[in-house]
Amino acid sequence: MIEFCSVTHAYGDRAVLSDLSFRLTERRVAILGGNGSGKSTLARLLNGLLVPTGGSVTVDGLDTRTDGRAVRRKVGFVFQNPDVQIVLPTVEEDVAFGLKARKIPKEEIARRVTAALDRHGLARYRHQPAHQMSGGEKQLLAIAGVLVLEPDHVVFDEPTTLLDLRNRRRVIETIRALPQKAVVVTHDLDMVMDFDRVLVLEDGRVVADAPPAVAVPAYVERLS
Ligand SMILES: Nc1ncnc2c1ncn2[C@@H]1O[C@H](COP(=O)(O)OP(=O)(O)OP(=O)(O)O)[C@@H](O)[C@H]1O
Repeated sequence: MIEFCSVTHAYGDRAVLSDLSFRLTERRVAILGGNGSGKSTLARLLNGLLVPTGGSVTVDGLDTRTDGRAVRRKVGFVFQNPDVQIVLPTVEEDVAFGLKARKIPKEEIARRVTAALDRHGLARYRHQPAHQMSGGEKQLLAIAGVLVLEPDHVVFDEPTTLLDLRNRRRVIETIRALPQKAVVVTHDLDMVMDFDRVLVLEDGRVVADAPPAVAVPAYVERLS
């Protein structure tokens, strides 16, 4: 369970999240909100990439301020821009990177990398340079690199923005089938309709917190 307790966040003297308190216990949670409403900031607080300037964030009882490393192992994070996540020259090496860092035996790394590349439709790119892939292919690679580590929770920051229809569907199916809990920041309203819970942010505050059938129309209404 991820818990926000009176969380505020400011960049310098600019407050972007104000007094957020909630517990995320559901399998699929979406974060909606307009540009600049604080969604990415909230997402980064979920796995300790950022620590709150006020209040606390805990993941399965671990405080992101004091147990950041353990939290980052528990919570995988798929960035909006895959270029910040892709670190090694070839696709295969990139997917293997996190597993190597965890000192997993070679044979198991090979097995898990093969399975991840197959699952995400990347097998034919295995030995290719990652930087030559298209934006959408890189997005899939970044997702594969996070999921291969089998984190307990996964945070996705706008996972479908770069994707064509086919790959958007692939990512939606991947998220749907994940055994772990997922929190997804998105502008893709169709994707969230079968989620368990939707939080809507406006100016750094939660203005709706409900199942999608209630929260999505409320969000659309607020936009118009
Ligand atoms: N590192 C930073 N330093 C200063 N201000 C920042 C920083 N990161 C974000 N901000 C500001 O904080 C506010 C919230 O940004 P955030 O990226 O969390 O919003 P968002 O809802 O994810 O937006 P979008 O939908 O456009 O991606 C914005 O006004 C942004 O300019």
